[in-house]
Amino acid sequence: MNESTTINLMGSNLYEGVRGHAVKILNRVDRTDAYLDKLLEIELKNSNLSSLDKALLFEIVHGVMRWMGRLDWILTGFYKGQFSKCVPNVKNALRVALYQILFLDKVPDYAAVNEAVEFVKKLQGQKYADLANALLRNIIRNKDGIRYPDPEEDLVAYLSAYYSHPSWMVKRWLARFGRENTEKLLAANNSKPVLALRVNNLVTTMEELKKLLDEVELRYTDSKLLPEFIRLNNLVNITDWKYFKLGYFTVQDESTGLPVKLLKPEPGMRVLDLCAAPGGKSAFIADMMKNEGEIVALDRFDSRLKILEKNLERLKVTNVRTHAIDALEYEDDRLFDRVLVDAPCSGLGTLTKKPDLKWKKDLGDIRKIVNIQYDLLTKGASLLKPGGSLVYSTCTIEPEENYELIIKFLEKNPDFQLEPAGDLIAKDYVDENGYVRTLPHIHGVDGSFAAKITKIK
Ligand SMILES: C[S@@+](CC[C@H](N)C(=O)[O-])C[C@H]1O[C@@H](n2cnc3c(N)ncnc32)[C@H](O)[C@@H]1O
Repeated sequence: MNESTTINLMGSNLYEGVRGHAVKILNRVDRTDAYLDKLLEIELKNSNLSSLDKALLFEIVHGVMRWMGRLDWILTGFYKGQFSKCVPNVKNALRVALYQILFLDKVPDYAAVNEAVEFVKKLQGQKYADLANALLRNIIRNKDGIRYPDPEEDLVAYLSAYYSHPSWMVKRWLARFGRENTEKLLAANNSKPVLALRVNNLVTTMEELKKLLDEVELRYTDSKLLPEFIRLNNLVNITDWKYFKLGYFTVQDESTGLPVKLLKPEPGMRVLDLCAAPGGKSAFIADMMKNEGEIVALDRFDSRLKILEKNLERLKVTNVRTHAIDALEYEDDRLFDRVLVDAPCSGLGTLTKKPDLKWKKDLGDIRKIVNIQYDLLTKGASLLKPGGSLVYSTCTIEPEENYELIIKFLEKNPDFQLEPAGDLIAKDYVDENGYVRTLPHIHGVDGSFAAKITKIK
């Protein structure tokens, strides 16, 4: 065995058990550009944890990310020295332990502390273990008297710490929504995500899907947004179910169905999906087209298109042609009846599912992505037939990435006009200007936006 294998083996042994894996993932979220979902997926694939432990690992890493602002506020208050400068292993072990103490009833406080202390001792030695032990026990003793910034003195600091969001986000939402609605939005972002399914009418019907769910006693509720969707009442590992593998349904947020309904693709049409992977919307478009006509699905990443192809195969979609290409470089001799530009975006509407985005994104990211979004919109519009329609959609609630961009486009392109969404989408999800928009605290789904424009001539 050479030296590097020894170190490697030691490395993998050190991060044992659910908490060990959790700290390893959180260290990587801190240190790299990688997103939580991807890191968790890799870790789960390479671990031999039981399914119960995998569920606990999922819960802990998402919980720590969701509540990191509040956890760090408390740890900073109790830590002697600068908590932000603490060794990553210790910092994340403390976050994991405190999350369990404050938010998980099923783990007794003493167990959370002991696990963290043993772990820190193994990785960083006795001195840090003693520190972790004293700190966590002190917090437990004072758990009911934790003080947050005074909202009368500094509302942004209070909301940031209490609701665990970065202050730049809180500031811009306060200016837009006011205090009451901002608090509701922050609280909604911190809630656990809803698990929603879209029935695949290419394979089955909603009636049959409900019957199958009844047979395995999975409870569900009808979607308020769209008849093709239902919500499961509990978070379960539904992708292991036989009928998922048979393509009876997809797992996707209800808000993702709205842009497709707005696009109104019909059998026999030619449709361009400019930013298609992993294919949630392409599959719904194919379903509405009854697999008749053609969908051209582009994505700049071949690896993501492979996932789309696998998804579409499972769903028995047969009318999609894929191209791995930067959409800005795509050319076609024939124009399209419909174009969907489901643009890459900051994703700030999806914080229930992706809490790490809160800490990974900043204002600069929004400013940067707006130019790409505008170019993609312009490219999509150039490939549209006269009389054809384009839907531009995102999963963010930020105006620069949404309606501001549409207004700018329409000002510069008089051959296009806005089609108000009210004829196709229920009025609860359409704003006063005819845009589709959902907000987590109002509609109970991801925040999203969609606008439809038509080429007049
Ligand atoms: C919001 S996601 C699309 C989600 C997809 N429409 C669905 O419903 O599953 C945005 C996608 O755009 C792709 N993308 C980003 N820039 C692109 C570009 N210049 N050309 C083509 N695809 C791009 C990303 O790789 C990503 O897969």
